[in-house]
Amino acid sequence: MKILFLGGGNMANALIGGMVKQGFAAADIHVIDPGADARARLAASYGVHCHATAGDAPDAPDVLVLAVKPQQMREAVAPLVGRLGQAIVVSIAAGLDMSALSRWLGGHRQIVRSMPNTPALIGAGITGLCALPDVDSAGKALAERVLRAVGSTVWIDDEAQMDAVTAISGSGPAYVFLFIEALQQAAAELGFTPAQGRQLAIETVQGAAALAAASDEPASLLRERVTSKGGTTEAALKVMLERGVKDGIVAGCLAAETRGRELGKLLGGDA
Ligand SMILES: NC(=O)C1=CN([C@@H]2O[C@H](COP(=O)(O)OP(=O)(O)OC[C@H]3O[C@@H](n4cnc5c(N)ncnc54)[C@H](OP(=O)(O)O)[C@@H]3O)[C@@H](O)[C@H]2O)C=CC1
Ligand SMILES: O=C(O)[C@@H]1CCC=N1
Repeated sequence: MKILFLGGGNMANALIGGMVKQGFAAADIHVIDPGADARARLAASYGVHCHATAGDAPDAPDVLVLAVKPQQMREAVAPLVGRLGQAIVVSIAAGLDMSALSRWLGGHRQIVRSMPNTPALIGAGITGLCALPDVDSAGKALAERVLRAVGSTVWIDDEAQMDAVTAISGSGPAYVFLFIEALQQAAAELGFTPAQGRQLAIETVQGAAALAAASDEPASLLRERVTSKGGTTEAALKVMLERGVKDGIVAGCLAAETRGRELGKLLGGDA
C-alpha cells in the first residue's frame, strides 16, 4: 500500500499521525511539501518519506490525499496529471467540488471528497465523505480506512451538502474554542488564575459533550435540567440569548456554508 500526501501542513500532520498510530507503515507514506520545515517536522515525527517536489514522489500511489489549501490546489496537482494510475484520490479541501478536481487531474474519476476536522490530531475527528459514482465499494472502503484512523466518518450522498458539513464539523472546533476562550475570559474576570480558569472551562465543555453523547435526550432538555427556575443559569442564558449568542452561532454556520460554495465557484468554476 502506497499513500501519497500532497501538502504536509496541519491536517496532513493530523492524518499521518493517526494513521501511523493505527498501524499504517510509515515506510508506505510519502508527502510532497515545498517547505523544508514542514518536511523536517513530518520526517522527524513519523519517519515518513518527504519530497520537495511532485517530481521526486512515486507514481501510481494506492491513495493520494490532497491536503493543500483550496487556493493552492489547481497548481499543486498539475505535476501529478498522468501519473496517478488507479489511485483513489481523497481531497480534504474546503469548497472544491469533485468535478473541478477531476478536470484538474486530467479526467481522473477515482475521487472521494472529504471534510475532516482538527480533533483528528488526537484521534477524535469526525469526517464527512462523498464519492464520485465511479468509485467502487473497495475504493470507498480504502478512503474510509484512511480517515477512520483519526476518528469517525459519515457518508454524505449529495456532494452539495459537503459545504454544510464544513460549516458544522469542519469549522466547528473553532466555534467551540471560541466558547472556551469566552469561558476562560469570564473566569479571569471572576478572579480565577489562568490554570483554574482553563480547568473549569475545558472540563465543563468535555463533561457536557460527553453527557450529550451518552444521553438519548435532546440538548435542549439537558440544558433545561441545568436551568433552575429563578436560578443562576437562567440569569446567564437570559443575557446570552438577549445578546444573540444562539442566533449568531446559527448565522455563522450559514456564512461558513456560503463561503464554501463561493470558494468552489471562485476556484473551480472555470474550465
Ligand atoms: N485546518 C482545518 O481545520 C481544516 C482544513 N481542511 C482543509 O485541509 C487543507 C489543508 O489545510 P491545512 O492543513 O490547515 O493547511 P496548511 O497550510 O497547514 O497545509 C498546506 C500545506 O501544503 C503546502 N503546499 C503549498 N503548495 C504546495 C504544493 N504545490 N505542493 C505540495 N504542498 C504544497 C503548504 O506549504 P506553504 O505553507 O509553504 O504554502 C502547507 O505546508 C485545506 O484544503 C483545508 O480546506 C479541512 C478540514 C479542516
Ligand atoms: O477554515 C477553513 O476554510 C478550513 C476548512 C474547515 C476548517 N478550516
